[in-house]
Amino acid sequence: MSSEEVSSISDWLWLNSWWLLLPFIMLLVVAAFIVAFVLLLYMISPLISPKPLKLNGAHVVVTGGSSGIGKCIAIECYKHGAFITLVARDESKLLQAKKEIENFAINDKQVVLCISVDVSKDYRQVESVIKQAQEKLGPVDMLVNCAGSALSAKFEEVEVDRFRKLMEVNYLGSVYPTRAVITTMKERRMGRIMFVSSQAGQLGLFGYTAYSPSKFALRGLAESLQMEMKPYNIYVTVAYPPDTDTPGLAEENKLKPLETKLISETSGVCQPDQVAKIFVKDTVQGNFSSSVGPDGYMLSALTCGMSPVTSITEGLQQIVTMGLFRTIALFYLGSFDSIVRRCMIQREQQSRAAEKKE
Ligand SMILES: NC(=O)C1=CN([C@@H]2O[C@H](COP(=O)(O)OP(=O)(O)OC[C@H]3O[C@@H](n4cnc5c(N)ncnc54)[C@H](OP(=O)(O)O)[C@@H]3O)[C@@H](O)[C@H]2O)C=CC1
Ligand SMILES: CCCCCCCCCCCCCCCC(=O)[C@@H](N)CO
Repeated sequence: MSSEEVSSISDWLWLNSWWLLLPFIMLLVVAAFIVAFVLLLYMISPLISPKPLKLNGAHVVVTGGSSGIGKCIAIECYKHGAFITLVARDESKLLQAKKEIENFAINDKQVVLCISVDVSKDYRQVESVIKQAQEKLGPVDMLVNCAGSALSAKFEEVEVDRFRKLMEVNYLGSVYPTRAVITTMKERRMGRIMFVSSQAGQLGLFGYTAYSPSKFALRGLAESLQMEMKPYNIYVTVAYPPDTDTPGLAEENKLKPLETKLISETSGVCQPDQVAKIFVKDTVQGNFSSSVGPDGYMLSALTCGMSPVTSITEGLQQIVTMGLFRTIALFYLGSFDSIVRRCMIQREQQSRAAEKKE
């Protein structure tokens, strides 16, 4: 047999017996499908939406519920038939808010309970008042951590004490009530926890060196807590309000530097009842983040990082918009920098003019 003949026989075999490989090819295809399916399950599993919480008859605790955004959140829940516990320090403000909220009753069984306590000081005290509230109105279905305070001033003008105080009220004041309700929620395998952060908890701005960190901290707490609580069917929401027309904002505005005023104008001022409506809806649905308006939407998509997602559309929107929103953000940052520079030049000119007069 010549070598030419051998090669033509092997060619013939290769051309006509490729089907011998068919089982292997099929095995490979099946394996690829299994891998793809498992990957898909992994991608989809965090995207499964939770079942919405029924507010009718639910017990909702609102810290900071005697004023501003907290009061509007309490009203919104009450309008849906919830039982409310308001937590704040000042008793007369609490009673005033209770009266106001009771105007929105939808049945004659609904109750508004008031509790006076400082949420940021002594954990034992917070734990005991939550226990009292649970004895009266049943286990807490939804906790809204809204007690807080703001401060806007230049870094070197903030009293050193205020850095700790803001961390205490805005951060620890949210940890303590959460810690006090979580065991019962885990046992019941249900619950919602809202943390009221701020747009200033998504980006750092001129004037918020003491305030922003205390609001950023809530995001870290919320992400960690959500991962622990998801198997217990407890959902955590971080709300990011823009400037909102409340007594708290009026107080903050008294000291606000011009730079902060001009930068914040980008986002405008919202009404507390509208903000509250959005936050309650997102918390009931179990969405991880809740934002207001187009700026709020862009900021949340841009700063989503490793935060959990609760729907396929939310995940897809983040993937598609990330680059575009970063581009827009660079323009915003440029305009903020120029506001800060112009204010500095203006100040220097003013002080020089004042010196000349003297
Ligand atoms: N308004 C705004 O522009 C924005 C507000 N936010 C955040 O929203 C939340 C509510 O703000 P807003 O409605 O403006 O605030 P308000 O000042 O109007 O209300 C604050 C509420 O928190 C209570 N509170 C404050 N400190 C404590 C404490 N140590 N223990 C218990 N209760 C306390 C107050 O009652 P009392 O003083 O009687 O204790 C009051 O009920 C805050 O966390 C704020 O940082 C975020 C972004 C924008
Ligand atoms: C794509 C990128 C979009 C970027 C948009 C940026 C908008 C910045 C506006 C920030 C406003 C800060 C509000 C803080 C309110 C607050 O927490 C205090 N008022 C509390 O009292």
